Amino acid sequence: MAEIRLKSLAHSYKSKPTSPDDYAIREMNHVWHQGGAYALLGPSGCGKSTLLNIISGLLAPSNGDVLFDGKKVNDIPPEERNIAQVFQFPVVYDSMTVFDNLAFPLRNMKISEDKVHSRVIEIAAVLELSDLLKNKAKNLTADEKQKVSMGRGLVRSDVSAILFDEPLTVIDPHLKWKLRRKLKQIHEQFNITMVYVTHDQLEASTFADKIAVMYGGQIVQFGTPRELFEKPNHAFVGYFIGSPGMNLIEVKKTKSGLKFNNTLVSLNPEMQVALDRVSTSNIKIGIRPEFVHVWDDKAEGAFECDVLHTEDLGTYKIITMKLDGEVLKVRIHEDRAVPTKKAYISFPEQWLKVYVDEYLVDIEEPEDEEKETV
Ligand SMILES: Nc1ncnc2c1ncn2[C@@H]1O[C@H](COP(=O)(O)OP(=O)(O)OP(=O)(O)O)[C@@H](O)[C@H]1O
Repeated sequence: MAEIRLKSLAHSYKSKPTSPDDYAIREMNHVWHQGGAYALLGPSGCGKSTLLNIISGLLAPSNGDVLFDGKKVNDIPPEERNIAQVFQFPVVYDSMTVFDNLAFPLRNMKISEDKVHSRVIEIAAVLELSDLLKNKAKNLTADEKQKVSMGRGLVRSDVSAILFDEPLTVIDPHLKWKLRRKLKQIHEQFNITMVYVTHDQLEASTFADKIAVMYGGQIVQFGTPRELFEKPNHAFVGYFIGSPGMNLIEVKKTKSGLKFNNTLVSLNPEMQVALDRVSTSNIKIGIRPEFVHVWDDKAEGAFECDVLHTEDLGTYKIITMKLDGEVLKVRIHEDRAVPTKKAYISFPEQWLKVYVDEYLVDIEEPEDEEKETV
């Protein structure tokens, strides 16, 4: 069992990094609590595998510390860290039976054959591999092999955490949901810290209680799927999470609100005051397609848009609109009539977000929530 703490951690693959761009992991502090089901979500190249390999000990970080339950493990080799890692491609010994594959880590630890037997039987049952125990691993399907890979991590009762690096990549789409559900069950049953790396938001939100979104070598937000959706802390989170992602428009600051082209978006006084202190020109407004208000008719204060096209996706529709030169996506319920040619929309204050240098300007009262600081 372990809490995994990353303290001032940074990593560059270059021997003499000179700029922040030379770092695959930019300095970060982060805590994965004992027993949590977490996802590490981000696009290709953002540093997910690098971070996982640092935690498991396959890679030594250039700076900072990795602590398990408060104990620094930087100098402890991977095999002594009690961390199991499941990779994209299953790691199994083809010539061995499923039983022997599952027994391998235990036999390495010189555990008595009686105990090996009972533990393998138990884990095989959890993973629904009991009927395959006598089969040679080479004859298994890709998802069965991946289950054996997971099983090899789970058999060891001393395992503190399991790290999954895109484990469902090679699995047939129709079996993915089954394995994901299995992982969730295993998490509930074994109370092990699990970190699941993926670039797929659906996989992340069905597995994890909390998701760390990574971008450019940094964790830009750590929150529940709902928090990431309703209050993206970074413009990238807005864009990356959601289908389609958040509408983001570059704007300029004025005394009476934020402006793009000839359109003025007014702000509440607190936001206006917060922006008065800002000197950068990198300001964006963001609103999710679900939260754009579509009026039935022309309405006072509403923005007039051209309707470009509509996609009917069954239970909802996505309308593409043009507002003063900016293309916006708007999501409406299937029962709503689709405006033709012209539409009138507004941005409810609660859902209109402002990003300065890509980070959210947060003027809400902070909630009493646990702070993930080191
Ligand atoms: N062994 C290496 N040597 C040099 N650069 C590397 C090495 N491994 C990764 N990188 C670079 O570090 C950055 C982060 O890569 P990493 O593989 O950690 O990202 P990722 O988010 O896991 O991507 P993917 O989802 O494609 O695996 C990328 O710019 C990558 O090119």
